[in-house]
Amino acid sequence: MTAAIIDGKAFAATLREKVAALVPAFEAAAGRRPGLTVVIVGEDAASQVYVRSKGKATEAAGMVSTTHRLPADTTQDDLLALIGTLNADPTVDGILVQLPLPKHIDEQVVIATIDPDKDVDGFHVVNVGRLGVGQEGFVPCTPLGCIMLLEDRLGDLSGLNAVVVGRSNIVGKPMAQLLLAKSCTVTIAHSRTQDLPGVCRRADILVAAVGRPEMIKGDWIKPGATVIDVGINRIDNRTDGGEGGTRLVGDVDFAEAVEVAGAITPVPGGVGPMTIAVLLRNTLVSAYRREGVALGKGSI
Ligand SMILES: Nc1nc(=O)c2c([nH]1)NC[C@@H]1CN(c3ccc(C(=O)N[C@@H](CCC(=O)O)C(=O)O)cc3)C=[N+]21
Ligand SMILES: [Mg+2]
Repeated sequence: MTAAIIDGKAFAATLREKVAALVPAFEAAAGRRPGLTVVIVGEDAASQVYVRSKGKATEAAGMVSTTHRLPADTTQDDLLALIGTLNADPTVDGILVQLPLPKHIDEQVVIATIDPDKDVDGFHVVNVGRLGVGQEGFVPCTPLGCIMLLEDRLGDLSGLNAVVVGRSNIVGKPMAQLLLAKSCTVTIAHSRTQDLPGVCRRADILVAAVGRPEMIKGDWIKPGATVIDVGINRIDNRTDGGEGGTRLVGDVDFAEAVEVAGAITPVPGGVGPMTIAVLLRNTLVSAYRREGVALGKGSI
C-alpha cells in the first residue's frame, strides 16, 4: 500500500473560497473590505515571489491588498515608523512583515511593534502567549494549516503520538502547542535529539519542519503514520542526476516515505498553499473582530 497524498493545494483553494464567501457580509456591515498590508524590505527573489502570490490571493478573495516595498538599506527606525502608521490605520486589518529581514534590523523588535490584534502571522509575543494559555488570538499560518489538514484526514487527534521535528518560533513551537491543545502526546525533536529515527518511528503524526532537504527517511516512519512535510527546499537538480536547474523538495524523502506512511503531504502542493490560505482566513477573522461584526462560530 502506498500512502494517500494529502492535497493541500485543493484544500487551500476550498478555504480561500470560504474566506471569499464571507467578505460580502463584512463589507455590508462595515462599509469597507478587509485589508491586508504586506511589508517587504530588500530584494530577496524568493520573498518577492511569495509576496506577489499573497497579493494576488488577497485580491482574489475580495480583500484589499497593499504592499510596501522598502529598499534593503531601510533603517529600523523607518520600518518601525511605517508599522506605527499601519497600526493606526483603521482600514488595515492585517500587517505582515515578510521575514527574514536584513541583518541590521532586529526582527523581534519589529514584530513587537505590530499591534497584536493586526498580527495575522501570530508572531507577536502576545499571540504566542495567548496560544500557550488557550486564549483567542492569532495562530501562525503554517501550523494552523497543518492542523486543518490533519483534522480533515484523521478527525479527532486526541491521544495520538505527535512528533514535531524542528523547534522554530514560526513552525515547530506553535505546531507543538496546537497539537497539545488537540490532546496529542507531543514530542519536539531537534538537531540534538538522541536517536532521532527512533523518536520519529513512534509518531502517529510526524511533522517535519527542519529545513534539511529529504532528511527524514522511509525507515524513520511508523507504517500508516500521517506525515506533514513543512519543508520547502530548492535544490540543484544535478545532485540527483537530473537535467540541471532546480526543484523543490521537502524535509521528508518523499519517494521512500510514500511507501510506508498512511498519508503524506507533497512538496510542492501540500503545506505551502495552506500558509497563504490561512493568512487570508486570519485577515478575515481580524476584520470581523476589529469591527465587532459577528462571524458564525465554526464558519471558518
Ligand atoms: N512574515 C512572514 N510570514 C510568512 O508566512 C512567511 C514569511 N514571512 N517569509 C517567507 C515564508 C515562506 N512562506 C510561504 C508561503 C507559501 C508557500 C507556497 O505556497 N509554496 C508552494 C510552492 C511555491 C513555489 O513553487 O516556490 C507549495 O509549497 O506548493 C511557500 C512559502 C511564507 N512565509
Ligand atoms: Mg513556512
